[in-house]
Amino acid sequence: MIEVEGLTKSFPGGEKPAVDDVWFKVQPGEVFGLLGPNGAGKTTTLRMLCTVLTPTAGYATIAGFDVATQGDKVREHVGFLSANTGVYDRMTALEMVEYYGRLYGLSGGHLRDRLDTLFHTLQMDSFRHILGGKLSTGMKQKVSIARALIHDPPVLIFDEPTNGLDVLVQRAVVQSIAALRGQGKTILYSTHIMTEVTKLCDRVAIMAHGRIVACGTLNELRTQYGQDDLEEIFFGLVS
Ligand SMILES: Nc1ncnc2c1ncn2[C@@H]1O[C@H](COP(=O)(O)OP(=O)(O)OP(=O)(O)O)[C@@H](O)[C@H]1O
Repeated sequence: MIEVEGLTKSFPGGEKPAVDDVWFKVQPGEVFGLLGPNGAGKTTTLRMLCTVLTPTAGYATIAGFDVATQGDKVREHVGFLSANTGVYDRMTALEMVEYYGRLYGLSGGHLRDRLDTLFHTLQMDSFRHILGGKLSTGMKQKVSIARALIHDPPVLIFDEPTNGLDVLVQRAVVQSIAALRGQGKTILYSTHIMTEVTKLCDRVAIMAHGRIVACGTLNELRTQYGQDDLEEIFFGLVS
């Protein structure tokens, strides 16, 4: 579960907070979408939840652990994936995911089983032994997903994971995330691609200028704003 209460982040010299008093909860088995234009504060919110940034004010927990004071525990329980997560050129796909597994303390048969399961379910077996430098963008993104999942965390945070991917890989990524929801994972998903939101998200929060300006299921938002087209609702709220 993810719980966020009044989370705020100000950067030195910033006129207004980049994230300003944000509240939401995400339950196990739910995909919660964070939707907003460039600069809305999505990445800053996700970085605070992954312990990369320290909040200026407010409180957040991941699987019950406080992001400000229990960083190690939070990192054990969360998998984070961004659009530009790096893949090392000189390691094969398998070596790379295995390396991250070891960093998370996995070893022996347990690590091998996790690798086999992930490579199979993400359809990565055909490029297990190909060096990172020779992988396509889509293959690299699958390696990054496997890397975020290797320690089987209950909470997953995806920051625009399909950026730059062709429609086939984009579809495969969205399907993988839907399958993870089916396994009961708690998933926070930031994007500005509306079709992904309608396909994947159980609830969505629309962010603008650091604040949440609307939050609910897609049907709740449609009813509240008297508009069927989510894109129209989005433009009305953020422009
Ligand atoms: N390290 C930083 N130092 C100063 N300002 C920052 C820093 N990181 C982000 N910001 C500012 O915080 C605001 C929110 O940025 P953020 O990256 O969280 O937005 P976003 O919603 O993720 O946008 P995008 O869709 O472009 O990734 C922006 O005004 C940005 O310039």
